[in-house]
Amino acid sequence: MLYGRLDDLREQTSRRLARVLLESGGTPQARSERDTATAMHSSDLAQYSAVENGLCFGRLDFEDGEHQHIGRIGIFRTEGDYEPLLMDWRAPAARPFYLATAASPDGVTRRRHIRTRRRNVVGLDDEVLDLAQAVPGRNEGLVGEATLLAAVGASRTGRMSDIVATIQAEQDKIIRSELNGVLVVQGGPGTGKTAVALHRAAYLLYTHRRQLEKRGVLVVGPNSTFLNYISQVLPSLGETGVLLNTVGELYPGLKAVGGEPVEVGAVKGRLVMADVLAAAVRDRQWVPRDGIEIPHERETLVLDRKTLADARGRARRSRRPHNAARPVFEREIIGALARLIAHRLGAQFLDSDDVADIRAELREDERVMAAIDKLWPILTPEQLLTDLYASEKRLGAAGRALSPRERQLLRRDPGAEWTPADAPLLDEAAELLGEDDRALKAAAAAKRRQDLAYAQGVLDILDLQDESDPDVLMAVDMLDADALVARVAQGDYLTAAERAADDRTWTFGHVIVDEAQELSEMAWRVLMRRCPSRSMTVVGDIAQTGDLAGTSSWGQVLSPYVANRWRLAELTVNYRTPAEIMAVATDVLASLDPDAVPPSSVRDSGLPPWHEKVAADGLKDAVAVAVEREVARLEDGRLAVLVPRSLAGAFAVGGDDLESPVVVLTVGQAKGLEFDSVLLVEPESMLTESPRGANDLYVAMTRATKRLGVLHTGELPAILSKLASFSLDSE
Ligand SMILES: Nc1ncnc2c1ncn2[C@@H]1O[C@H](COP(=O)(O)OP(=O)(O)OP(=O)(O)O)[C@@H](O)[C@H]1O
Repeated sequence: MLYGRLDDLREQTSRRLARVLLESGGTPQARSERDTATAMHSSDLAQYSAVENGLCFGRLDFEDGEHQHIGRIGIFRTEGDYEPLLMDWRAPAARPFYLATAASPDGVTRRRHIRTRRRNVVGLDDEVLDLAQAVPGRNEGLVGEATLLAAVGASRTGRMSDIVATIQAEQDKIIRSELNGVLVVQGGPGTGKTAVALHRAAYLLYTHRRQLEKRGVLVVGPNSTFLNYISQVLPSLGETGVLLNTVGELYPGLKAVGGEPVEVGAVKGRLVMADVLAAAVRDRQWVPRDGIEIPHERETLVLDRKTLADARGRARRSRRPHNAARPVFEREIIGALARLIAHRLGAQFLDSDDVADIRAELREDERVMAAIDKLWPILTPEQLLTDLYASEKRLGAAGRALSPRERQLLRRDPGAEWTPADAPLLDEAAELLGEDDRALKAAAAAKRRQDLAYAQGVLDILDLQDESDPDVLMAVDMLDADALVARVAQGDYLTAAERAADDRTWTFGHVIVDEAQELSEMAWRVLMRRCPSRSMTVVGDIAQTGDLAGTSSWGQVLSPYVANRWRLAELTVNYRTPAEIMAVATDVLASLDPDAVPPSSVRDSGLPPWHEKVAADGLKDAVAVAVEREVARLEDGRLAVLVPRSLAGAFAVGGDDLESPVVVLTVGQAKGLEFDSVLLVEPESMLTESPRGANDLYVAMTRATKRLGVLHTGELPAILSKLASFSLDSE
């Protein structure tokens, strides 16, 4: 019945869309209304297709004999009372599906999980919420245990799936936490932080649609492989208007594909770089010690140091960004030069028109403008940063807050690719410089003049058609050309996410940051600029920080922006890593922080993780053999070989096609991902190649949903001593 209703809705919407698309012509207002209708119907259609799988996944039976089905979207009866046939999982009335327990049933007598494949019901799991029948055990407190265990034990596909049917109570509270303020979700590996963050995006859009639709929601992830991995989740929840980006992509058009030593990234990520860049900009506002000689016509005009310094002072005091302050500087210099010329010609004989002519001539003189360009150049962020990195002198002048070694680390010749750590610096530079948007502004002004003329034309025609009955209110009585242009502009039917993607200065209604522990202080500055309302969800695990510029304290990164006004929620259950693997990973965690409490695994796999020592010159062959063996056992699952960075070349790391059965990745690339089986190569190198090596090893070990094997040529690191020795008949 529900699928029948879904088909009806789809058909009606397609028909409406076709009708709108067939219409043409009309007033600008009619066109704008059509655009809006097209966007709305298209988005509804996309939503109906997205929710096809698992449309309805639950049912609640209440004490009073009523029942309610729960699903991905709300579907209502079309006649009579418009009662919901299917309750959207985000609606308050659906909450007991996630929260009701035998101890606190909230009027629910039975919760049913319905499993479907295509349009067929393939399984039901019922929970009777009756204390007398409850069986206490390890997983006390889990909701819909059978369905949950089936979901977490299923083979992985290389794409993250939604958890809407099995959200657990501690997760539900976070998903539905209030919109405002900064919410930090701290949780160990596999506790569902990413899943919760994405479901929260869907929940917030549903609950605060009007508020959020205009400014949009941004989800920030660590790299494009990860974003690709999670990209299906929101569409499967019927939400297509969320922008998924890395911090680098928030700087439109930037391809940050370069690599660099981790220490360089660490320097670039420090907050002090904001001061360095500000100093680098000031350094480009040049006052030569001996003044400057500027050739003009047949003479040479000399501006002394004081005149230049005064002009610079005026421009700086305008408090505009560098490029926007340039006209002030230019006016001052042209004024000073004009005074020199006027003085020589005899100022008393000149009137204001003569002086204006002199100024105009000076402005048209290329040599004069070239001199001004040298003193106060218009700069792009790219140019500022390239010039800074390229010159020890510039680094010396701007980087007083850095040590000589740090300055040396930043040195780089022009032409190198931008790296991810450059992105926040380019963004900071763009703020300091201000956009050189003169061409854009001129084009926008021209377009507005055109639009106004067109709108006035439309209104004139409407006015002509007026049968001059003074009692009849006409369009022209209510609307002038300005208002009409504004209306048409509103009809622009790009979603907020689409508009935001191309706009560096866009500010979002809510920002969700995943793997937030990896962000540098400079990256936080970018995100805070994009979210002045500070309505944010920050999810991460400080025990997993691998980036040297990343954080080990939430308070430290957040305090410059919100002091201590942020709230913390914790997730404690690991849905990914089986208990056998977690037992070994816990020793690694303890080496990082003896007081850290690992998340408790929701299940055992019965498969002890193993290690195998192999000959130093036989590592590649041994890995190949192990891969073959694992693939044979995996059936349709996925395997990842995780190698230290130093072996990335030898093992041809790369290929971000997570849907292929075997991928080879470094730990950094595997962050946030998961695989049925993981082969971890040379843990000792992982531990030693970075000051955060133990964090990396912890991340690597917790990527597996079923099987973990470790291959090493040297001694096994002591913290892995709980691993069993590999033997062919150990399973
Ligand atoms: N309530 C749930 N029902 C079913 N599966 C769940 C649930 N919560 C989490 N999972 C599954 O557990 C796995 C881990 O989730 P997720 O990747 O969100 O964890 P994480 O905390 O972000 O991990 P990490 O810190 O290691 O990146 C995923 O496969 C996710 O689908």
